[in-house]
Amino acid sequence: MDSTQLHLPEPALRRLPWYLSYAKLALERGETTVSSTQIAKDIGVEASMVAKDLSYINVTGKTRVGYSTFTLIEVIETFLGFTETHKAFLFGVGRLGGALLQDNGLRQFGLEIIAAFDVKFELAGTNINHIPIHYIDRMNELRQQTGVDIGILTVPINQAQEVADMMIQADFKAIWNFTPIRIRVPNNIVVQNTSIYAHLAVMFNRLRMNP
Ligand SMILES: NC(=O)c1ccc[n+]([C@@H]2O[C@H](COP(=O)([O-])OP(=O)(O)OC[C@H]3O[C@@H](n4cnc5c(N)ncnc54)[C@H](O)[C@@H]3O)[C@@H](O)[C@H]2O)c1
Repeated sequence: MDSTQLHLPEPALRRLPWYLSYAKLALERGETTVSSTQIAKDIGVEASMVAKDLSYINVTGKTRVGYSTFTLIEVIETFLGFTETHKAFLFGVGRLGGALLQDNGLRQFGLEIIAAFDVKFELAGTNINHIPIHYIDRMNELRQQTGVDIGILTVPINQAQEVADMMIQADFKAIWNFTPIRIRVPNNIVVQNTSIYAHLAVMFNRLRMNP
């Protein structure tokens, strides 16, 4: 990775998966090249923005031809880390945790959940989508065996910090936090908060502006 890649602004980073999805669809349609104008039109952003975003990751198109679809997919996937598989543990196999275990799409984005943990005895020894579920007290042992250092947090709100602390103790490097709690972690741990509800407020607001 060169120095320009390190400075990719976060909004551009968030747009890259859209470009990737577009390029994958284009490839399915048999299109071996795509232009920034086509991508921009499809996604609803300016073509100059697409070109600029892609220049950050050193993808340059040919005038009047565009980008090679293969190259575009390869470079974006590599840049986003989707070609590597990051293994993760999931904590809390309830409605949301269970749905995430069922989601095969995560693998395409480079995340493989290899085990899940819960405090319900009846779940231990079962599996969802071939992913084994263990009683929570087996976490440390399995963490040592597998070296997994990403945890997905889908426990109830009142358990969020406690389970996060357990991950911190076990030397996890990243927590994908689905709980609405702002968990407290040391600076060296990456936390990504994700909420489908956060986007609802944005949608309602845009609806108000756009009656
Ligand atoms: N980010 C989002 O968009 C989003 C959407 C829905 C729910 N949530 C949040 O996700 C969390 C889970 O929601 P849900 O509806 O799946 O709840 P749920 O009650 O169906 O599931 C929670 C599971 O966690 C388990 N659990 C409890 N304490 C635990 C512990 N210490 N260690 C391991 N497992 C433990 C429970 O036994 C249960 O199976 C909640 O915090 C909720 O607010 C977030």
